[in-house]
Amino acid sequence: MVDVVKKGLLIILSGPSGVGKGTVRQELFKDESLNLAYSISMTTRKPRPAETDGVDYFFVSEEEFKQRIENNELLEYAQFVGNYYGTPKFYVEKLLDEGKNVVLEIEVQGALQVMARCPDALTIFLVPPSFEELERRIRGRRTEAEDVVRERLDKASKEIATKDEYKYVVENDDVLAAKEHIAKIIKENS
Ligand SMILES: Nc1nc2c(ncn2[C@@H]2O[C@H](COP(=O)(O)OP(=O)(O)O)[C@@H](O)[C@H]2O)c(=O)[nH]1
Ligand SMILES: Nc1ncnc2c1ncn2[C@@H]1O[C@H](COP(=O)(O)OP(=O)(O)O)[C@@H](O)[C@H]1O
Repeated sequence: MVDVVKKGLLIILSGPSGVGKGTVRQELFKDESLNLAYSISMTTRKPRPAETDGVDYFFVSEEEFKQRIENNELLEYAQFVGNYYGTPKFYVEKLLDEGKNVVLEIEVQGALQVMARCPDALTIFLVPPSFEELERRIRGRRTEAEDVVRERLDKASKEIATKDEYKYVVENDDVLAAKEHIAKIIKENS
């Protein structure tokens, strides 16, 4: 008998900068029953002190990024507050074929591109309990200069306005509650 592996789910996790996508994702990945794999994005942003190339992102020059676009190697890409971000296609396809549920943690413009190409994708938008709390979180992280924080907050209101394009909207008030909510959604759709 031939072993046919059921293709995994493509999961898009979006939400404004600082809402807690990375934090909630780390909790989700502790739950092995969810069978998750993370799609490592490519970016022209400079690495933060705690970030590692090939783990958090593939950090590349603008020239290299444009070459990847040219070669049609990206599933989607977008510019976000002065930098390029994109999803390498090859690993996503390979992981889905292996039956993994693949998580793309991406911003709204890229998410809309994936929704158009993959209508079956499970799309989740994380919202903060309030805009004031979002501001507290993004500033509290201390990873961006003040002008970049302002640009990201300005972008955040526009991004939150698109939340109804997503199949699910989840509030990240408490990290573990948000993790549980998303885990339930993934299980219902697996
Ligand atoms: N379109 C797209 N957006 C991405 C990708 N990777 C990350 N992003 C998004 O780009 C935005 C900025 O990311 P980053 O500079 O790491 O800031 P952070 O998400 O606030 O830690 C966030 O909304 C990310 O989810 C990608 O491959 N494609
Ligand atoms: N539910 C929460 N309550 C309080 N602080 C949170 C919560 N979720 C995340 N944070 C904090 O907010 C900041 C931004 O979270 P992060 O995961 O980096 O966001 P994102 O990946 O969406 O940019 C971090 O300092 C993180 O510890």
